[in-house]
Amino acid sequence: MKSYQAEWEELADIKRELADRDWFMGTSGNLAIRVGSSPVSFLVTASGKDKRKHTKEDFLLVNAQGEALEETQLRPSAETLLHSHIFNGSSAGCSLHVHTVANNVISELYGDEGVITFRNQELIKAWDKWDEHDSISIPIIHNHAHIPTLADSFLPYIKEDKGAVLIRNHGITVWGRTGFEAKKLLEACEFLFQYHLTLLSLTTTKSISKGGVKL
Ligand SMILES: CSC[C@@H](O)[C@@H](O)C(=O)COP(=O)(O)O
Ligand SMILES: [Zn+2]
Repeated sequence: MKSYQAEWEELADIKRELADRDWFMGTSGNLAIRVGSSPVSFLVTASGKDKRKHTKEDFLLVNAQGEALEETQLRPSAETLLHSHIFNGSSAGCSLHVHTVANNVISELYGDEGVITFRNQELIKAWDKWDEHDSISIPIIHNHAHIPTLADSFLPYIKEDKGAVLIRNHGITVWGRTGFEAKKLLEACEFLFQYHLTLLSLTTTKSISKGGVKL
């Protein structure tokens, strides 16, 4: 079996950085990095752990179906199937899932539309969108509790080696060709969400003030 020390260290570094941002509230979140392509194998976070803690049991190696490839007491993330779909359906090298207040509020605000679109924002260049009139759209899917059903509704959005999907009132899953790209896109998404929510709340405050209402 191929050694996966380098992939382990890369994912551990990403996990530390996301933990520093406090993006693993209440044991939420899961991360995965590709180890092999034919056949597909990847490291995924163990289920139910506090991902802010860093241990030798943080990740386990799984196959294309998300089944452990080595003898272990650890369970793969409950949401491993989404990572499996990404690695089976694209050439992505890394897939990251986090729950933040901003991504949950955005997913609820735009959940009925099923999409949020950003334009006139410098950070959409993280998606290689360089034209002034470019935009990026992030789909929002229903949070099916049954993971195979959730994975089925996630699958149609794996169109490229990089992408992002919001799961309504749950979180976001972002993937990229490398760990660097996946983290860049995740950070760009969270920046855009926080910007949008801040602007909305200030615009509302401004229009209420203009209407003469004292806050
Ligand atoms: C209690 S956190 C919510 C979990 O159900 C899930 O959405 C999650 O992100 C973490 O699950 P995990 O099985 O640890 O990978
Ligand atoms: Zn989750």
